[in-house]
Amino acid sequence: MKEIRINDFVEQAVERSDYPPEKIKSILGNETVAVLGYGVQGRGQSLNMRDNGLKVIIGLRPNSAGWALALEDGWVPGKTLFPLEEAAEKGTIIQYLLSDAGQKDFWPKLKPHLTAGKALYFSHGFSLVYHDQTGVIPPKDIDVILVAPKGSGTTVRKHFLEGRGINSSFVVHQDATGRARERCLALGIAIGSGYLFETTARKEVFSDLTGERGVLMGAIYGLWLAQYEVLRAKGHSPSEAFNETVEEATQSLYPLIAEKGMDWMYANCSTTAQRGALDWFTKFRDASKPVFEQLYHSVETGEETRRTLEANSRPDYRVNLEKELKAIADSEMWRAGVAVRALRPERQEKK
Ligand SMILES: NC(=O)c1ccc[n+]([C@@H]2O[C@H](COP(=O)([O-])OP(=O)(O)OC[C@H]3O[C@@H](n4cnc5c(N)ncnc54)[C@H](O)[C@@H]3O)[C@@H](O)[C@H]2O)c1
Ligand SMILES: CC(C)(O)[C@@H](O)C(=O)O
Ligand SMILES: [Mg+2]
Ligand SMILES: [Mg+2]
Repeated sequence: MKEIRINDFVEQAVERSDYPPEKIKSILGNETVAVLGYGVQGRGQSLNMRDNGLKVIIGLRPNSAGWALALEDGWVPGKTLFPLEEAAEKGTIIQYLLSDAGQKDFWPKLKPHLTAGKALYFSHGFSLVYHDQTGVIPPKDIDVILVAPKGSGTTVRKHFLEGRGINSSFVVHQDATGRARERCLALGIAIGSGYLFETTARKEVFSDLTGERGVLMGAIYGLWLAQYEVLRAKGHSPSEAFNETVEEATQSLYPLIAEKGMDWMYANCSTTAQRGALDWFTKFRDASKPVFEQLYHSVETGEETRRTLEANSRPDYRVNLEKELKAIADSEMWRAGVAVRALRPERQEKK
């Protein structure tokens, strides 16, 4: 365990070295981990746990797209792959990794299988915290734990295969057996986390919903689009506008931030760029801060989850999402992206 100390704020980081394979085996060796759902998290977490030697089974709707993918990944019907309720019945730890709307929908069918001593695991505080909207109130005689990777399930798997990790937060929400904490931390490392930091379900879901709607996904696209549109309106070519907005960010400057921070990225740009960025960042901060405040408020009041549940519970939610994603893919900016990425030398050499 290592301390993260920033001014007076001290946090503990649980690392892989705190939970070596023998320790994970002694904690989880007699458990059957039933992963319900095979979206990006279900897939990434279950494959990492299987590779780490845990007894893992998958629960899915038969004949679904997830079922076909699970077969491709080597899960065997009747042995390690079951319909949802059968897997829930067999599991001693149930990793509830259906979509957040799916968790609300399936809850009445899951509840009878949550018998005394089992553990119910989430990767998001959504269902628990907004229980007035989801109806998810676990029985008192089970452990309720949460490990939320701070990244896509796709990178949870990719980094694991590369010997790297994605950091995760963890929550011990309810300890009925006295083993909730060790179950939670052993699972957190077994799914491939880099390190784990402790939070509450409320803090996890508030920060997660803010981050993905904000800087990680929503705000970054809005900001990029605004700059791209201005450059195009001023007569710059799609390729120039895309390079100056996205390609340079992802290929050159963001890796420098990842390596050693914002000041390091700035230090590796011209004094002209440094002067300009240092003069302008406060204007962008001041312009966007009210929007972030509005966003956090919308999360806190339950408006975000209400809209998400309403949209993602419709039978045609997939079709509608795909239409919206296709509109992005078909827009000029991202068609420029396809052309620019295809010209990367390393992609051409692969052809
Ligand atoms: N996507 C990520 O990388 C990520 C990262 C951290 C946490 N999370 C959290 O992990 C959990 C799983 O997220 P995800 O992105 O892997 O899943 P997802 O939202 O893609 O949904 C997973 C699967 O749930 C199934 N499903 C939906 N409705 C269902 C229903 N009514 N009955 C049965 N199955 C149903 C779908 O087939 C879908 O493939 C969520 O709580 C999410 O917030 C996700
Ligand atoms: C990967 C994200 C954005 O961090 C996650 O929160 C999600 O909901 O998919
Ligand atoms: Mg999220
Ligand atoms: Mg997230």
